[in-house]
Amino acid sequence: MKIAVLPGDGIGPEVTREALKVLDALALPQLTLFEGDVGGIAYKRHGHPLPAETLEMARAADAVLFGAVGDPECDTLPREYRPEQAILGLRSELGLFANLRPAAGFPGLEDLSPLKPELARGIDLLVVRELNGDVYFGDKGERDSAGGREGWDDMSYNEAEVRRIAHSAFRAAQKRRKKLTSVDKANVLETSRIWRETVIELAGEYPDVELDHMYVDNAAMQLVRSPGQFDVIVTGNLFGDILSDQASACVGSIGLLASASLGERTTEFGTFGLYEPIHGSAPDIAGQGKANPVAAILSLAMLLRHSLGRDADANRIERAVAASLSSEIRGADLGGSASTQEIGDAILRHLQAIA
Ligand SMILES: NC(=O)C1=CN([C@@H]2O[C@H](COP(=O)(O)OP(=O)(O)OC[C@H]3O[C@@H](n4cnc5c(N)ncnc54)[C@H](O)[C@@H]3O)[C@@H](O)[C@H]2O)C=CC1
Ligand SMILES: CC(C)CC(=O)C(=O)O
Ligand SMILES: [Mg+2]
Repeated sequence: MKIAVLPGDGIGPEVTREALKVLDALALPQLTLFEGDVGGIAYKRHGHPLPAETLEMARAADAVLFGAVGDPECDTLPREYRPEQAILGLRSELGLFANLRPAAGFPGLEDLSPLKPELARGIDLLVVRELNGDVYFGDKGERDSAGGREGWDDMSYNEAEVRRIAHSAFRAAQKRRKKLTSVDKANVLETSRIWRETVIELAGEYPDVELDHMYVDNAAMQLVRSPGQFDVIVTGNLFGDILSDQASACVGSIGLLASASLGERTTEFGTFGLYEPIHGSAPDIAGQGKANPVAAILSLAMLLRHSLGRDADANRIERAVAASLSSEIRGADLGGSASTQEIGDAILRHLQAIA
């Protein structure tokens, strides 16, 4: 079993270190780790945010454990050299079109959500975000206009792109509470009209799944008003990016939500994938031991489940995280004072206590 570890920038290495401690404690047989540079650190060391050797390392692995990219010192570089292009490049080069972002309330954290505790307790949803298309990957540029410099970005989805992500979402819903909400802006966007019509065409293949549609502005509102109504949400790259950060705040902190990015490639043990927290490199807290490593540790659990076929280990990690959170060892993002390392150590102790 080969895992490519790409810690990246800012808090990426800090939270990845804690995930690797957990992985080490599992003492998996025949596991080889490879570590590569990605993002701002890769630009500074190799002149490119996604060096060819990093991409090759990711391709050759069964799974990729990713931290985060983003470095304020690189913000003024031409776009192709900016750290964020590395994660976009990995997602598209590796064909990872389905980004699964589960958000569920943790017992004991209800009072830390900005929502009423009874609403926070009811959150158990999965955002299925399309990851290879939309406005992030369209042509873009700058041109002159009567109003001065004008930036433009093409937004598009074709039927094939919508069909493959919708299949992933319908199948995910079949394994959960069988309810799928497709989120778009079909009242004003052509992209969304094709999206909605394509999702509706596919619904006939999944008669056991209840499908509804919601405009993204309403979805953002419903997510804080009554999040318990959602089971699986399927949406495009941009809307999914935003709604999943919002869902994380409803649960308690962006430091809690993990993600799996999957495509069609299978490995000897499962589906090839890239696993990362939903948060970024958090330059405002980097280097201070304040980052919550839970999202990175839960991303490792998703990696074990989806790419390495190790469900029991994944369940064990998830139970250890839940136990640690309810034991009140929490970081600053959850009103506590535990450091990144102390949170990782607490999770390790719980892991060792779980058979
Ligand atoms: N997949 C990736 O690598 C992503 C990269 N980014 C990049 O990260 C950089 C920072 O972006 P932001 O918009 O500030 O988003 P961010 O997610 O890095 O941070 C947003 C806020 O949440 C806090 N936060 C994030 N993760 C946390 C954790 N684990 N524990 C405690 N608090 C945490 C941060 O301190 C900050 O106040 C940018 O360069 C951005 O482009 C942003 C999102 C995803
Ligand atoms: C570079 C961004 C598209 C990353 C991001 O915000 C995300 O994937 O959540
Ligand atoms: Mg994001």
